[in-house]
Amino acid sequence: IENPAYFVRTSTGSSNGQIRHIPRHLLVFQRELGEGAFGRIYLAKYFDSQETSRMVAIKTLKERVKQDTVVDFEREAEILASFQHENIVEFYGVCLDGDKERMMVLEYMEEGDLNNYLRAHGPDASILLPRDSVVANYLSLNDLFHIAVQVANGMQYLASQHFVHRDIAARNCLVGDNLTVKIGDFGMSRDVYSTDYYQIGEQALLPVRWMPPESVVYRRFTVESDIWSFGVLLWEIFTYGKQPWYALTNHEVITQVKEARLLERPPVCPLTIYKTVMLACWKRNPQDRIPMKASHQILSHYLNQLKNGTVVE
Ligand SMILES: CC(C)(C)c1ccc(C(=O)Nc2cc(-c3ccccc3)nn2-c2ccccc2)cc1
Repeated sequence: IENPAYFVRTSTGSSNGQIRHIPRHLLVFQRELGEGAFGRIYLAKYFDSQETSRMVAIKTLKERVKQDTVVDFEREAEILASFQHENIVEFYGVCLDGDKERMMVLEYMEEGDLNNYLRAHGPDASILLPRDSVVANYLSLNDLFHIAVQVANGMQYLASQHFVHRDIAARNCLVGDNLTVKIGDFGMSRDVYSTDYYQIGEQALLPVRWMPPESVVYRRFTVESDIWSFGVLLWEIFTYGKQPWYALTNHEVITQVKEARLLERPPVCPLTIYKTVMLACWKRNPQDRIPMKASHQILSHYLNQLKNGTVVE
């Protein structure tokens, strides 16, 4: 497995080490959700108590994988289990007594990943979907802000845990019922969204369109580089899921990022939000980037103004 180095915790972290072991007989598989390079993802029903059950996503690790992949698996599970937040995908535990395949049991978010959701509920939907199934109602501006506020809340939590994600993007957020949005993924982005990644030399596949200059040039990933990526994720939200720099090749993007060219304001994005949040996430000097707490406050305040009709601009 290309070691998802961003699982390396930059701090001691609160990983309490106690990971719940879920017996195989409490899981009833329903269907396959997707397939990654290192295993498949399934939808299943988890009988988590005598009288209740819940739908879960099960990420399996292929049996014949190298030993260090297994170590990664255990380490990943430990780290995922250490996060508890309403905007972070919940990790229920692992199941190791199955037919030898290792499994992670995660929260199931029925609307899938945020990028796909934005595209299916925006102007591009008519291109993507057959004519008759065009979504009548695009996501409203309130909806877009509701999504942005939830992602910012999750990001603020990760920053408070000194966790460096290294691949913040709409494809790595999930959507549940009544527009619940959480940060989290099943490790399939490089398979499903391969054009979002670029191989620089011998390096791993990197999401260059979401990366700041210091990450592209020096491969330095920090909480501040995650803030830059959050700004790009906001751009994805307000463009209903367009690919950043869609007119450029990955190589051209690298040149642009080095020359500090910035993404333009999406038409539906209020000017004040573009200036006080997006551009503030894209400061060249990492230390000058707006902290996630401040972004969350600005976005929440604007959403409240939208709701009670007191929006100034
Ligand atoms: C937001 C939280 C903390 C919940 C989080 C943080 C990081 C990841 C993550 O890093 N995902 C991730 C990438 C790859 C990955 C696969 C192949 C190549 C390169 C990277 N695997 N996973 C993966 C592994 C096990 C369970 C689920 C996701 C997820 C959530």
